[in-house]
Amino acid sequence: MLKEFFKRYWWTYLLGSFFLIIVDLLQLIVPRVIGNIVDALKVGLNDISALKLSIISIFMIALGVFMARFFWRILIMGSARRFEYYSKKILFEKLLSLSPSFYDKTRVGDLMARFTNDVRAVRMAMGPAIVMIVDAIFLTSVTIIAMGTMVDWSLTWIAIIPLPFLAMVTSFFGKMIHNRFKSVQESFSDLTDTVEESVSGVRVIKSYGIEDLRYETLKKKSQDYVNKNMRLVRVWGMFFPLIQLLASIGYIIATFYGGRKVILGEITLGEFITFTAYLGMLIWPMMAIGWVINLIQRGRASYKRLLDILNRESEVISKDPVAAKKLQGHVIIRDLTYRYPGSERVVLDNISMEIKPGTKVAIVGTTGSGKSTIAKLIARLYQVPDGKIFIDGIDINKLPPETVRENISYVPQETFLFTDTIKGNIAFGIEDDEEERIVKYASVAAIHEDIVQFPKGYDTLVGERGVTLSGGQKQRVAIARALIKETPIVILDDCLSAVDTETEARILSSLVNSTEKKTIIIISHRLKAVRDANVIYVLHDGKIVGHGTHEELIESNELYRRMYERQLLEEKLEEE
Ligand SMILES: Nc1ncnc2c1ncn2[C@@H]1O[C@H](COP(=O)(O)OP(=O)(O)OP(=O)(O)O)[C@@H](O)[C@H]1O
Repeated sequence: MLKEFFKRYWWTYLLGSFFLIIVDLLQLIVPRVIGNIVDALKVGLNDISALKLSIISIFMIALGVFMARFFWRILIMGSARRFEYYSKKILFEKLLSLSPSFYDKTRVGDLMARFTNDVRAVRMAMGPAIVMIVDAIFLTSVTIIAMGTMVDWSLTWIAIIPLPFLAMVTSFFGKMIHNRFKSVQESFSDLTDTVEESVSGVRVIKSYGIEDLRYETLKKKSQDYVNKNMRLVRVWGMFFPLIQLLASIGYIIATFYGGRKVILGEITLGEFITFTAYLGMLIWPMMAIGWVINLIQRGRASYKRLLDILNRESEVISKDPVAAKKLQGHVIIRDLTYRYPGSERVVLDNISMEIKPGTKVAIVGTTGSGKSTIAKLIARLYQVPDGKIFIDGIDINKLPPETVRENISYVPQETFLFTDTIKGNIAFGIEDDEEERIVKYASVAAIHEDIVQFPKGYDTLVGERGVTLSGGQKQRVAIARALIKETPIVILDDCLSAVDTETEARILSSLVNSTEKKTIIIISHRLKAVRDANVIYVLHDGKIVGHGTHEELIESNELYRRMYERQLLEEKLEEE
């Protein structure tokens, strides 16, 4: 990633460093001009125009410094910001390309930390650290040379003795400040998490009457945040006075030996003043050496963490992909035994099924029996071994991702809507947002009537800043979003659980009747809603324990009959 970036933007660093060096050189002139004025005044300067000339030259230098500073900042810091954008972009592209198994194993918080803290650490190493390196190397050497050649070498060597200690102290404190700052940040996010959780879970807190307990937790976390901040304030409090102390030792030495040399007539007063000004100019590059060590170390560690994500490969790969095409929707699963990546547990045990194009197939069974896993594998969210799942006779491993996306609509168990209008959420999977098509599929998903009841209709905002949809409404919006893609295969993974049985059955029958023949795979806990499916597969503990029509299964399958009777009984009890 860095290589490609530098290949494109190396010139900004080169030009930026050039301006930085100009600033450093121009800054060196001012103490010299002042020193000359002092010497001239001392010997009785009576020409005011010479003084004016010196003042004009100082002003011109300041103007030059102003411009050169502006340019290096834009060039170097600007490139570091550009890197931030570039790295976040490719990181995000990578995240979109990775398969669900990656997300099964990665915490969202960890990814967010890489997006924020790690990218920032690398940016710091590519912006401020570069400036510090240039300053540390160039400003230090030219200032020391200027001190030695323009004033006196022996005085220079003595006066700079305390300066390396400045770099050591800065490096030491820099590390300490970083560690303490990190723990302040952790404490802060812990505190905000608690506040956020308490606010969003306020109803649960109140219903359990645990307000006092929550208050105590919050008080403890606030106190911890204050304590950690105090630890940070203490190091900052020590750091700058210590730097000043070390710097003033340099001044004491310079004043003692320099003053002596002025008295003995070895250097002039003006040279002495120039010398002390140069000494002051060395403090910053010395501190820069200390900081830069930490910045580079942190940048390197963070860069490794970014590469760790960028070097991941999606676990779902298409070998010798066939050309993308429109599928009919004939799904065959042959002797499929499946374990999730990194897990030893057999989730599907020797499964075989055939789903003919244009039919409605239901998968039912006990919880955790592997129903959703079958849906996810057909939708190619996880990699399966070769020769196990075929669509239209093509091994699913040969189907390119775009063919899968264009031919399969998968509605997962958990509904997720974006902070957008209802219209935007439904039209999400398609390029255009034709009003008519949106209304058509909202009607199929039995959500149109609900939407027109809202004051802003389809333009109603969903999410925190908009209306709160009920669980069932959210599910139906998600179904409309999947249907609008008009794919030959639709997989509904128990995505109607928050809708009543009648509405579920209505949605399913309007889906069957709505458009051209689709292959519909539906996973449901409610057997009544899928009674009319062409084939129903019954799963238990990863195995298919029966299949057939509803009537056939009632006759022949013990598990299915028991599940169905229990549901009828529950329904009856609810009615009473
Ligand atoms: N990403 C995953 N990694 C590892 N194991 C998983 C993963 N997802 C599901 N499982 C395991 O696979 C088994 C089958 O899960 P699956 O979600 O397919 O069941 P299900 O029949 O759909 O259940 P339910 O009806 O409760 O939704 C479960 O034991 C579950 O713990």
